[in-house]
Amino acid sequence: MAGIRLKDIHKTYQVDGRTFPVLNGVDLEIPEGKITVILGQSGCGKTTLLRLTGGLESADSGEVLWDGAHKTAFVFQEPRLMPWLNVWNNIIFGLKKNQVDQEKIQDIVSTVNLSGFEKAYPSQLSGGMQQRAAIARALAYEPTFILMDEPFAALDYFTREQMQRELLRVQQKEHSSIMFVTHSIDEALILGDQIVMIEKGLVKHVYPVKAPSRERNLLDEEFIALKRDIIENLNFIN
Ligand SMILES: Nc1ncnc2c1ncn2[C@@H]1O[C@H](COP(=O)(O)OP(=O)(O)OP(=O)(O)O)[C@@H](O)[C@H]1O
Repeated sequence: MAGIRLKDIHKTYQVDGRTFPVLNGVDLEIPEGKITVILGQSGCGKTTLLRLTGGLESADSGEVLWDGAHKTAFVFQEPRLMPWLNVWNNIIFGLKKNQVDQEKIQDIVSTVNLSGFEKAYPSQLSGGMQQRAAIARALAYEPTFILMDEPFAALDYFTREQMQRELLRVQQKEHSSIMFVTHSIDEALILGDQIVMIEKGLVKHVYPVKAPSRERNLLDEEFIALKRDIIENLNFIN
């Protein structure tokens, strides 16, 4: 499998001299060219898993195995744009001067529907537009994997739906490999090629989703049944 393999990942945090186990032996395969959604309740360890996968943190034990050379880009809940740079300069911020291919960047700007806003500053953009600029910045870096940590959580319902559709369009165009953290079951069902349910620091279940993402209707029986299965499995009541 080309992609990422997580093997028996353990992670604890120390707070005030006390030890808190967060990940308790995570085994997972994350294929390339697909969207893997990490789903679970608040505090179950989703962000920690994403940060460990991307090398922002290290595990106490276990291995993160990448298939070949890799480049990762992150998109967080907040767009984290530089307020003093316009959209264009934010997008090319992480690139060396000789890496800036004007035509390619223009193409990315158009892919995320920001054509005409290249010279706008973050304060002149809506939340959704800012997040699109953050996605464009990630794409400009030409990553082998994009790691996204609840990137749409701060957006209103309508903008969030629109952003999900746009992300699918971008992913299909670029064949991007994405690890996407969310605690929204609907978002997982709309985006995921595989949905990984995390509970108590372990992979509780992996749901493959066969239906092509552009044809998904969450009101179809298949998705209602899958949602019910996920809800029952999540043990909300316990
Ligand atoms: N740097 C840290 N130091 C100490 N504890 C931490 C640290 N980062 C995370 N934790 C703890 O680890 C646990 C898992 O946190 P994590 O952010 O991975 O969960 P999550 O599933 O992403 O939650 P949410 O959906 O609320 O963002 C939490 O109990 C949190 O308090």
